[in-house]
Amino acid sequence: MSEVLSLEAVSASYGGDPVLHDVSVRVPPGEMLAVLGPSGGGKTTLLRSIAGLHRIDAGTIRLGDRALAASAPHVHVAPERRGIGLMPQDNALFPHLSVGNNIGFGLSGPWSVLRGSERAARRRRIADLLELVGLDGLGDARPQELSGGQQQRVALARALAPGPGVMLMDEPFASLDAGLRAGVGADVARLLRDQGVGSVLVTHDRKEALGTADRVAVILDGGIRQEGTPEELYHRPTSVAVGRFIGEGSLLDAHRSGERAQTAVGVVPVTGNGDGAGSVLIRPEQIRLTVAATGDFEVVRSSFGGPSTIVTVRRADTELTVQVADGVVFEPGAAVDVDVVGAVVFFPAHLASSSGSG
Ligand SMILES: Nc1ncnc2c1ncn2[C@@H]1O[C@H](COP(=O)(O)OP(=O)(O)OP(=O)(O)O)[C@@H](O)[C@H]1O
Repeated sequence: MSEVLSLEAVSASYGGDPVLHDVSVRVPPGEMLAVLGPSGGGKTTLLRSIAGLHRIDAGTIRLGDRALAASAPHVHVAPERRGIGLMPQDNALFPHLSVGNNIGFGLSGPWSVLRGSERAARRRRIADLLELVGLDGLGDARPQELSGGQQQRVALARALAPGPGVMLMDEPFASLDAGLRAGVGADVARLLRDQGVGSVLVTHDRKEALGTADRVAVILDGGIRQEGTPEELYHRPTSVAVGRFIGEGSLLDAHRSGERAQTAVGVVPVTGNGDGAGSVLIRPEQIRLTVAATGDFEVVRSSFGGPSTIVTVRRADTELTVQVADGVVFEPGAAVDVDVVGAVVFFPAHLASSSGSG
């Protein structure tokens, strides 16, 4: 049965070197939280701490009302008693076992000691899980006979077999090629949601985090800098570090007064907190270019990207990254006018440092 996973003020270290600081997150049943951060940010340590493979220094980890780990009074429930499923990066399937036996591995101990009725129940459960992940009829195949995406579904079925309260996934789609990744990720997310199992997806791939999860927590230097829906993080980052990690953008000095700010591209409408000196982050799709002989920006380069093209324009030391629709051509050297469409995010000076963005 799925329960709420909650972490309160969790800190962890390796040999005295702090790695996680004061991490608090909450994952309700059926919800997927992506933990997004650069390499070395502490994502794997966070998952290992939840799974019980790493002892925390401070804070509390709970599943429902049961403490799995706590610093005071000291609690450390063994990994196998936590009721947590783990889908590792490399799927870690046993090549010498059939798909069915891989799935059944976590169910009920060695096959040889099971009685007839237990064997029948186990067979049924494996068949149900195979159907659940869309692999019915493939129970006798060997893992290596399946595609990468199918193998990940077997790994998911195996992790779901004991009925975990929550699922942890460590870059589970990293080994799949890009074309497959989004589809398998969406399937896994839907399946976990339908089963009411909460999950934590660790990834450094922002597209995967924004496209797959219900909520995203950005972890930089071992701390959660911001948590929210993908839309909130993209459109309303609370620091430059998060804004830049979540998506492309041009950062310009700005001076805000009320709902507007003066910038190198003129006066623009702004959202966010603070007033006075700071900066604005303009997303590539918030800029419109118009070819005009009198335009004061110059096209530096144009990079075709399928459905859209990324164009870089410059005027003196102001450089902007702009997304334009496919089919619209901006030749390097062309003079263009720049317009900002919609409100852009403003950061007051003390939040404008981009340190920690990886
Ligand atoms: N077993 C260990 N012993 C000592 N230091 C470690 C150990 N594992 C990780 N670290 C350090 O802890 C920090 C966080 O590592 P962690 O693996 O949690 O980050 P990550 O965000 O998962 O990175 P990646 O995406 O590269 O896996 C890094 O500085 C790393 O060097």
